[in-house]
Amino acid sequence: MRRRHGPAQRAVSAREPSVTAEGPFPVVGTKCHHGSKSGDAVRAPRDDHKEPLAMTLQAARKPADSSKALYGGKGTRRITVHDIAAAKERGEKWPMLTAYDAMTASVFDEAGIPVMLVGDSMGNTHLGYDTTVPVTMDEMTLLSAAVVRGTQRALVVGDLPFGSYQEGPVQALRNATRLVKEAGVGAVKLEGGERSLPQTELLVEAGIPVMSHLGLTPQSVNTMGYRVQGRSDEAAHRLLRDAKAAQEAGAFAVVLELVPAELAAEVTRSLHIPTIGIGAGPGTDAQVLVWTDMAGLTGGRVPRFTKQYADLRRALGDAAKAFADDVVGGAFPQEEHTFH
Ligand SMILES: Nc1nc(=O)c2c([nH]1)NC[C@@H]1CN(c3ccc(C(=O)N[C@@H](CCC(=O)O)C(=O)O)cc3)CN21
Ligand SMILES: CC(C)C(=O)C(=O)O
Ligand SMILES: [Mg+2]
Repeated sequence: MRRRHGPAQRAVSAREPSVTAEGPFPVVGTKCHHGSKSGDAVRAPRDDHKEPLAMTLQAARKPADSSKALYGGKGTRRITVHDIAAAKERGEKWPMLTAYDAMTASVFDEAGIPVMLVGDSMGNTHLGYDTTVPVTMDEMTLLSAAVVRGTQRALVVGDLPFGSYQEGPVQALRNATRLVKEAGVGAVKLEGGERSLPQTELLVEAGIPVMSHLGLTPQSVNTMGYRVQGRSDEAAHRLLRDAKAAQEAGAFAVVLELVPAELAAEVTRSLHIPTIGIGAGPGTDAQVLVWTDMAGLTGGRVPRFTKQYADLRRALGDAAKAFADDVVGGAFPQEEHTFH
C-alpha cells in the first residue's frame, strides 16, 4: 500500500484542495489535482531562489521534454486537453483505460496511461447493476474523486451518468461542475450527438472540457440495445454529421463505440480532434477498454471487441483459495506473521 486512505483524505471539496495532494508519493513534477486547464501547473516549484530573473524566464521558455508523447513521453505534470490536441497533430496513437478506484488508477498512472475514464460502466463492473442506467451522480463523484487522488499524471475524465444531463444544458452544467469541483476531474464525457450539442456548448463555454460519445451509447440500451451502429448509409452519414457537430460545439475528443472500422476511420480523417475507438477498428486515434475486461477480471461474457491481457479473475480466485486452504490447514499465520 503506497497510499494513505485516512479520514483526512476522504473529504474532497474545492475549498480544501490540498487534502487531495497529501500522501507518501514521491513528488515528481508539479501536481495539479484540480482539473487540467491550469497553465500554472507547468511551472515547477523552485528551490534555487538565487537564480537571476532572466535565467528563470529563459528556463521557463525552454522547450519541454524532447519526448512529449502522451504514452512513453517524459512529461510528469498532469496531462491536459492541449496535450491531447497536440498528439493528434503529431499523428500519435494513445491508450485510454477506465478506472474506478485510487489503487488501480495509481497502477495505470505508473504504467503511463495518459487518460483515464471513470466510466459509468462502474455500474456493471463495480456496483453490480445490469446496465449503466442506474448509476447516480453521487456514485460517479465518489469514485471519480478516488481516481483523481490515485493519479498524478493522467487526465481524468468523468462520465456524466444517465439522467444527469438529458434535461438540458443547465442540468448538464450543474452536474459537470460538481464532478470538476468535488471530484477534481479534468474533463467530462457525455453520450449523444445532435441531442447533446447544447450541453456540450454550454460546458465548454463554462470552461469544462467535453469528450463526446457516439455510436453505441449504452445509456440508451432500452431503445437501441447493444448493436453495432452506423451500418446503413443513413446511419453512417448521421454519425459523421454528429461527430463534426460535436467538434464544432467544442468537444476535445470523440469516443466511437461499436461502429464499423471503415466508418470510424473516415470520421477520424474528417476531424481535427482525436477519435477514441472501442469496437471501432484500428483506424481511430486512440483506443479505450474497460479495465476489468482488458485484465480478465470481468466475469461472464465480455464484448467481442475486448482483448484480455491478463487473467486476473483466475489469479485472484487462486490467491483467495490458497489463503483459505492455509487458514483451514493451519499453515497461516506462521511465526513471521505473529507478535509476542
Ligand atoms: N464490462 C463492460 N465492458 C464494456 O465494454 C461496457 C460495459 N461493461 N458496460 C457499459 C458498456 C456496454 N457495452 C457493451 C455491452 C454489450 C456489447 C455486446 O454485446 N456487443 C456484441 C455485438 C453485437 C453486434 O454484433 O451488433 C458483441 O458480441 O460484442 C457491446 C458493448 C460496452 N460497455
Ligand atoms: C466504454 C467507455 C467509453 C464508457 O463510456 C464507460 O466505460 O462507461
Ligand atoms: Mg460510459
